[in-house]
Amino acid sequence: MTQEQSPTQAPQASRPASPPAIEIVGVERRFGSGDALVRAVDGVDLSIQRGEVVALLGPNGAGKTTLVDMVLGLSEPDRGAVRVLGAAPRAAVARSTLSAVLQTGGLLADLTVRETVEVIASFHGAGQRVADVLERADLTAIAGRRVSKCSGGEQQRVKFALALLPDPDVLILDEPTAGMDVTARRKFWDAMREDAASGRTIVFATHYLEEAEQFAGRTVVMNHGRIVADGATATLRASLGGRTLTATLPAGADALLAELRADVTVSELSASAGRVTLRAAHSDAVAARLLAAGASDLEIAAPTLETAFTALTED
Ligand SMILES: Nc1ncnc2c1ncn2[C@@H]1O[C@H](COP(=O)(O)OP(=O)(O)OP(=O)(O)O)[C@@H](O)[C@H]1O
Repeated sequence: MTQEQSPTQAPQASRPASPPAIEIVGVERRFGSGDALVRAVDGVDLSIQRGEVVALLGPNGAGKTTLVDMVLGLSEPDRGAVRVLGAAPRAAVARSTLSAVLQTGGLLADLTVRETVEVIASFHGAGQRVADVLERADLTAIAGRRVSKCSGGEQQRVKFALALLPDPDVLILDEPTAGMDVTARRKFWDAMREDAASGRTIVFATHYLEEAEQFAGRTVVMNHGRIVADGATATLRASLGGRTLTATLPAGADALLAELRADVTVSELSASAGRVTLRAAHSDAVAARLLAAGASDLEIAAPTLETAFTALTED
C-alpha cells in the first residue's frame, strides 16, 4: 500500500469519474396490450463510452428505432432509465450535447441547402458554424440548390449538417443511408468518417452490415427487443469461430461425408452437385482430410459479419 492510500490519512478528494456518453439500464418499452402486446424493447442494458462509434444492427422490428427514440427523449421507457452524459435525454438535447439524424422529419422544399442550414443555425445561435458544417457534410458545392432538387442522399447530408450545428458530443443516426445508392452511401460515410475522427460519440442504427464493418469499432446486435450480441465488430465477426470450407468431392465420397457429419467440430454441412460446403472449427485439419480423400478446388473463407448476424438473429 502506498503512503497516499494509507487509511490513516484523510482520503483525497476524488473527482467523480465522468459519466458514459450513453447509459441504458433495464429499459423496457411495450406497445399495445393483450394479444396485440409488442415488447419493442425488452430489457436492454447498454453503456457507451465517449468517443465510441457504435453500430446498432438488427432485422426489421428488432427495436432499434424504439431504443433510439428513448435515447433522444422522444419517448419514455416503461421501465428502466436512459442517461446521456449523466443527464436525462431531453436535458442533453437542450444543452446541445446530443443531436440526431432521424429517418422521419422533413426539410422545407423551397429553401436552398444553405438557407436551410442558416435557419436552423439561427435557432442554435450557431450562425458562425454554417460554412463549417456545410463543408463537413460535403454540401458546399450544392449550397445554392433548392432542397426539392436534392437527391435523397443529398437531403440526408443536409439533415446530417443540421445535426452537426450544435456541435454535439453525442450524435445518433437512425438508418441515415436508408434508400441511398452505393455512391451516395459512400459519400455519406466519407463525411461521417472525418467527423468521427474528431472524437464525437456516434451511434447509428443500420441494416447494412458492411456499414458496421467499415465504420463502427463496436457493434450491438438487437433482435426481438433484446441485445443478442455486443462487442468489437471484428471480434463479433470472428465469434462464430471456424471458417467455411467448400470443395469438389471425389467420386464415392459417402464414407468421407458420413465421417465429417459425425465430427462435432464440423457444422452446417451440405453437399450438392458434387461440392461440399461446411463450417469447421479446425479448418486446417478438415482441409487436410478433404485433400487427402481426393477433394479438389478447395476454398476456405473467414466468416463475414453477415454470417454472424444471420446466426444471431435467426429464430
Ligand atoms: N407506436 C407503435 N405502436 C405499436 N407498435 C410499435 C410502435 N412503434 C414500434 N412498434 C413495434 O415495435 C417493434 C419494434 O419496432 P422498431 O421500429 O423499434 O424496430 P426497428 O428495429 O427500428 O425496425 P426497422 O429496422 O424496420 O426500422 C415492431 O414490432 C414495431 O411494429
